Amino acid sequence: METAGRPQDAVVVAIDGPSGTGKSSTSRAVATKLGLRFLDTGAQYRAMTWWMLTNEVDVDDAAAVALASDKPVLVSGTDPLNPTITVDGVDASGPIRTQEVTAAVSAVSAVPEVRARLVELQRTACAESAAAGGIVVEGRDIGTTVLPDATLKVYLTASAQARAARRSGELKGVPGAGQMSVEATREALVRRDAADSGRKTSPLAKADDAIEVDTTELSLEQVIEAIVTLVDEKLKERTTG
Ligand SMILES: Nc1ncnc2c1ncn2[C@@H]1O[C@H](COP(=O)(O)OP(=O)(O)OP(=O)(O)O)[C@@H](O)[C@H]1O
Ligand SMILES: Nc1ccn([C@@H]2O[C@H](COP(=O)(O)O)[C@@H](O)[C@H]2O)c(=O)n1
Repeated sequence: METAGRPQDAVVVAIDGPSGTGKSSTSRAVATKLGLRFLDTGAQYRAMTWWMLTNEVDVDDAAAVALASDKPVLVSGTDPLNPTITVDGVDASGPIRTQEVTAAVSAVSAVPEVRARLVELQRTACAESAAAGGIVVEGRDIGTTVLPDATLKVYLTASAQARAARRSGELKGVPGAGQMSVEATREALVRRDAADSGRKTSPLAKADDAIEVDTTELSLEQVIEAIVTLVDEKLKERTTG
């Protein structure tokens, strides 16, 4: 039997949560440990936003964004050791991390036409990963909307203070990322989470059947181990019926 376009034995892990909770770092490491593919869906929304800014589309004009949303050609590489993202054939991995893109991405990702386009790409990546055994997909609406039949759904959380401290440490040394205090970083991520949670289409939300993991007091390695254990448990449940 097949579910949502994938063979039943492929492993699909959905990891959602607010900004800076560790979704990308954890998902990449879990995918590497389990030999699965990896998809950072936030990078796709950022790439779409970068294209809009580069092509002078007003990101606050939802109709203009909707009209342009089928124009950029976005390609995501799903090797967890070397995840890539290109826009119209150009490597976008650096430009999508600038503050300009971060400040604009919630407006672009709230546009239903943008979401419809990217959800299609995400489901295709998931279906294509089946041959490799499966995929870890991270974002805001993976468990609720993109892959409701995922093998395991995890919702990561952490205090805003911990997330801001992690994020501001990470931004040091990223060209174009700019320097922000921990307090300004905290305010920016809380504002972005509010916009992502408050939009009408597929808001940031925990799926009813997701397992919540609070990472505030956990090291990255502890979070990775916890999720690998949860995947193992799900797979054992599968074989024992
Ligand atoms: N449990 C943890 N303990 C300490 N640092 C962590 C932990 N998890 C992640 N980090 C660090 O926090 C920063 C943010 O992590 P990451 O980018 O994985 O979060 P994210 O949820 O994907 O963020 P965003 O949604 O904004 O893309 C990184 O520098 C990462 O190394
Ligand atoms: N499934 C998703 C993933 C992301 N977004 C939007 O993209 C922004 C950037 O995400 P990062 O993980 O790279 O920080 C995020 O703030 C959301 O606006 C989304 O809507 N759905």
